[in-house]
Amino acid sequence: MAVAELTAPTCAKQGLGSSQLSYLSARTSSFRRLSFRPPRRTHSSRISCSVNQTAQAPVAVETEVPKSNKPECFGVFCLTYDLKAEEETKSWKKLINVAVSGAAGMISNHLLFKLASGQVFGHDQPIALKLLGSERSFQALEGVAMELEDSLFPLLREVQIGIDPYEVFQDVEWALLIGAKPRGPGMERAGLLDINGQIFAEQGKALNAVASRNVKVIVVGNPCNTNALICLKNAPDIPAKNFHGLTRLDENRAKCQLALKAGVFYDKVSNMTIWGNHSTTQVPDFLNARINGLPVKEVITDHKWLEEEFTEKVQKRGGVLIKKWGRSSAASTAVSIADAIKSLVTPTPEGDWFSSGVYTDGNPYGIAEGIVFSMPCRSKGDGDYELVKDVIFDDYLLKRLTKVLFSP
Ligand SMILES: NC(=O)C1=CN([C@@H]2O[C@H](COP(=O)(O)OP(=O)(O)OC[C@H]3O[C@@H](n4cnc5c(N)ncnc54)[C@H](OP(=O)(O)O)[C@@H]3O)[C@@H](O)[C@H]2O)C=CC1
Ligand SMILES: O=C([O-])CC(=O)C(=O)O
Repeated sequence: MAVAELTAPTCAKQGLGSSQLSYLSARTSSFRRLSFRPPRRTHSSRISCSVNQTAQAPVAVETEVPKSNKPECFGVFCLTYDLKAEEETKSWKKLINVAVSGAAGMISNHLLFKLASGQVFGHDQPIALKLLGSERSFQALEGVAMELEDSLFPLLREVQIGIDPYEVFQDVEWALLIGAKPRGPGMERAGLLDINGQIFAEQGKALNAVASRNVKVIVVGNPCNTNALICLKNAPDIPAKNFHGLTRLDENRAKCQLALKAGVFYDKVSNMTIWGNHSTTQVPDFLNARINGLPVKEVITDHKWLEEEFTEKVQKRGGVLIKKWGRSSAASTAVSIADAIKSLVTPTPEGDWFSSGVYTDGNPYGIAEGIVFSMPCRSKGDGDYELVKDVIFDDYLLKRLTKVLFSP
C-alpha cells in the first residue's frame, strides 16, 4: 500500500479526524466566560525597602503593595525595579511572556521552577510567568507564586496569577495549557474529553482575543491531540501551525525502552517519531529510529519484540504508571514539556528530529488533513518547525498508521 492511500477521504470521516471534529461542532459553543475576579492582593503591613536605599535600615510601615503598571502582578514582582537597565548590562534577551494553565497542579509544580530558572528558554532569557488557575485553586496558586518569590530566580521578572484567561493570556508568546482533569486507574484518556474539551474551547477563544498573534501553544491536558484541535479551531486568527499536542513524553519513553533493550545509554537513540495520538493507539516508529546512528532494526534484531512488546510498552506506559503511583505522571511530563519547548527554541541537531502533535494540513505523508497528529518535526530554533520529509514506510508501519486513522 502506498503512503498516499492514507489520504482516503474516509479517514477524515470515520477515524481519528471524525472523533476530533464531531466533538468540535457539538461542544464549542456552550462555554461561558469566567467572571470571578480574585481580590487584588494587598498587605496590611510590610517592610518598605527600595533597591536604592541599601544604606538605610528598613522601616516598618502600614502600606499596600507599591503601585505598579503591572495590574495583576504578584508580591515582590510588583516592585518597580529598574530591570531594563540591568538587562542591557547583561545583554539578556527581551522579556518573554509565558502563560501556564493548571498552574496549581502537579505537572506545573515541576515545570514552573524549570521555566523560571532558565533551564528551558535559556540562561539569557528573562521571563514573565502568567499563571492561570480557578476559583477553587486560587489559594494554592498564591502558594505557588510565593514559592516562586522565595526562589529568587534572577531571570524571573514578573509573576501574575489569575482565573480569567482573557486577562492571563494578554500578549503571551507561549501558552502551556496543562490545566485539565487527569484520568484515574482504569480510565482511557479519551474518557476525559467531555469534561476537558470545553476548557480548551474557552482558552482557544481567549488566546485568539488577547495573546500575541504568533503565540506558540502546547496543549498537555488530555486527550491532548483533540484538545489541541479544539483550541486551534477556536483561535482562527492564530496560525494553526502554532498549536502542539504534547507527545514528547511518548518519544522520551520510547527512547528509554530502545536504549534498555539495546544496552546503550538513552542519549544514543535518535530520530524517534511518535505517530498519531497521545493514546494507546499511538505508533512509536522503530523503522526510522536510530541507535548510535544505525537503524534500530540492525541493532535490535528481535523484531517480534519491537513490533509487539516495545510498541505496547510505550503505548501503555502512562496507564501502568497510574496503577503504580496512584496518579498520572507529573515530573516526567514536566521534563517532556521542557524538552518540547527546547526543541522549538534551539536548532535541531543535524539529521535528527523530534515528535509533536501538530496540525496535519499540507503534511507530506498522506495523513488525513484537518486533525492534530504526532509527526516528525525539525526546527531552526525560531519557535517554528517543519515536517521531516525523508522518512520511510514499510508495510508494518503503514498498517499501524492506517489503524490509528480508522480507530474510533
Ligand atoms: N500529554 C501528556 O503527555 C500528559 C498529559 N497529562 C494531562 O495533564 C493534565 C494535568 O495533569 P496534572 O497536572 O497531573 O493534574 P492535577 O490534578 O495535578 O492538576 C490539574 C489542574 O487542572 C485543573 N482542572 C481543570 N478542570 C479540572 C477538573 N475537572 N478536575 C480536576 N482538575 C481540573 C485544576 O486547576 P484549576 O482548578 O486551577 O483549574 C488542577 O489543578 C491532565 O489532563 C493529565 O491527564 C498528564 C501527563 C502527561
Ligand atoms: O496516562 C495518563 O493519563 C497521563 C498521561 O497522559 C501519561 O502519563 O502519558
